[in-house]
Amino acid sequence: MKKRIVIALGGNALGNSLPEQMIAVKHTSKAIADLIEEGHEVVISHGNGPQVGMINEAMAEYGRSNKEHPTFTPLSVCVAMSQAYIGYDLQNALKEELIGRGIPKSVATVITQVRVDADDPKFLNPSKPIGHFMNEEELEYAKANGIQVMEDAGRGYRRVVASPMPKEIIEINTIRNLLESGEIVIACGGGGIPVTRIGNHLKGAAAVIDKDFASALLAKELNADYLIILTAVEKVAIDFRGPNEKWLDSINVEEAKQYMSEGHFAPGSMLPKVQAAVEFASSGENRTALITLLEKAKDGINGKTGTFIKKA
Ligand SMILES: Nc1ncnc2c1ncn2[C@@H]1O[C@H](COP(=O)(O)OP(=O)(O)O)[C@@H](O)[C@H]1O
Ligand SMILES: NC(=O)OP(=O)(O)O
Repeated sequence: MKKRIVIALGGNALGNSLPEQMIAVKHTSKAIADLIEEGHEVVISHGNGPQVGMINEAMAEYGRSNKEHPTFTPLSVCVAMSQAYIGYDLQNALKEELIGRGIPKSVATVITQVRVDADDPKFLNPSKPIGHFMNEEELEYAKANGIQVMEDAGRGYRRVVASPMPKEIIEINTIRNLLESGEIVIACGGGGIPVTRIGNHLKGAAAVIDKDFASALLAKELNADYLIILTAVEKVAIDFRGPNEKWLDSINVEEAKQYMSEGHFAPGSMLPKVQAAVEFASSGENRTALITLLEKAKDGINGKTGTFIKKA
């Protein structure tokens, strides 16, 4: 039966560099096309951590290179650039995959702004890793120059920026209209361009919103049946990599909350996914979140694998 699905793509769907992304999006497009081929309505969102870090570094270098008129590129503009860059690759790869399968559908990327609260306490405590993992020299430089860094889920050090919670998707009507006229939409890329509202003006904020939280809001606003978070593991585990590791097939919101309070999910990696899944699943009847491996999207939606999070 036809379902409305919001797909959140993780880092493995895009790679870490321009050449990696060109290859990754082809692979990713196959997984998405599998769902479209089954007749589902699909909206795609994606992360941007490596890409927005790369763009931010490049723009900082550009700013420094003009000695007379040094320019500063706000982080919100870097997020906008990352949406366009990733959307461009992804929409072309997906379109090509659909043509190859004889599916005459258009794919469009919507440059999406997401409103955040200017007084969100998360502005005071940067927690979102962006850019590449630093080597020792880069780490020393960052520490000596007041650049905030953090250990990213046991994988090494990265720069961190503020990551306020998404409150409102500014272009939601456009996204809904495109979806309802049969288009495949890429939206809320990199969590959306963070903005605060000052009267009629939307002001860019120095932050990167978590794409899992933005995707949960998008799925709620679109009244989706499924939020599918595609990442690098097939299922969510409790006691992950521990002696009593147990892979979860299906949990309800209460169980998920219990596991979160027991610290089973790493902050910055699996925790925001489970939080986003809980947020969506608890927001209405018949709203199901699924966390699984990119390549298993089709098996997941058909109930064969992944971790399902349901209200009850
Ligand atoms: N309890 C857990 N169960 C499964 N994976 C976990 C768990 N805790 C941490 N992880 C790790 O989280 C990773 C997914 O987070 P991350 O790589 O940040 O996501 P993204 O796909 O959005 O880039 C998994 O590949 C896995 O290594
Ligand atoms: N914006 C965001 O959540 O990006 P990542 O998924 O790459 O961390």
